[in-house]
Amino acid sequence: MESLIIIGDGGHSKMVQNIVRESGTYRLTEVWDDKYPEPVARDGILYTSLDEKLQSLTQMDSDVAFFVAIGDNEIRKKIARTLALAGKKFAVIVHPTAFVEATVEIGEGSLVMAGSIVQANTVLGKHVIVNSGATVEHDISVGNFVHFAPGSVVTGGCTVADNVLIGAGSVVVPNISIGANVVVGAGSTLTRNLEEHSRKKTE
Ligand SMILES: CC(=O)SCCNC(=O)CCNC(=O)[C@H](O)C(C)(C)COP(=O)(O)OP(=O)(O)OC[C@H]1O[C@@H](n2cnc3c(N)ncnc32)[C@H](O)[C@@H]1OP(=O)(O)O
Repeated sequence: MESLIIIGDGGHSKMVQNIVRESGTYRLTEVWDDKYPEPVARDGILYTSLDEKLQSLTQMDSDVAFFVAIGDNEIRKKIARTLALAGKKFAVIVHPTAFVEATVEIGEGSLVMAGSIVQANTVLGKHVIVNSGATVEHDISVGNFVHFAPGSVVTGGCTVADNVLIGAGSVVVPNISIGANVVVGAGSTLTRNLEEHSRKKTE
């Protein structure tokens, strides 16, 4: 079984670590987070400093896969870029209870969490999060570093550019185009296209 190193040990990472344990697709060997200035071993996993490890990436075994388990799109992007520049490869993690239709393409470093649905002909970019119970419908084009928060629903034919956060419980009607770096507030209903860098809140 392939070894896996997870970056980040906050709340989001706990969910990811559980999925890795439940699905048995990777052997989790290390977790890197700056809350561990000194290395600690627990249950056969080494918890150690992110900062120190990032400085010695080139000396590492190239066979190991990485997963950046950080919910914030910008921080996830920054760390994923550092790892990619050092030639590291990324795992794709899918919870056993998620439904991912056979034609869906999932980019490296992406995560599909418990009870979520990704439908036909949808393409997820790199380091995307489809969080618990989110629905990403058919024929949707999704950029890199996008986060579909828990319970959000993006309906068919939409386009979602890079670094977008679709807030928890929000709904996007069909064929909407969402520009890069947009934040759709929790509980919003989006019925019009959104330009990049804009925010949408419930009225
Ligand atoms: C597993 C997980 O936990 S994943 C987490 C996923 N995260 C989310 O879904 C959160 C998405 N983010 C939001 O909804 C945020 O509240 C944002 C981005 C829309 C707004 O953030 P900010 O601009 O910082 O707004 P701020 O918190 O300062 O609030 C400003 C005003 O907007 C209101 N507001 C904030 N968010 C919303 C919202 N989603 N809908 C309606 N009103 C809102 C606030 O109540 C406040 O109103 P007031 O001025 O009358 O007091």
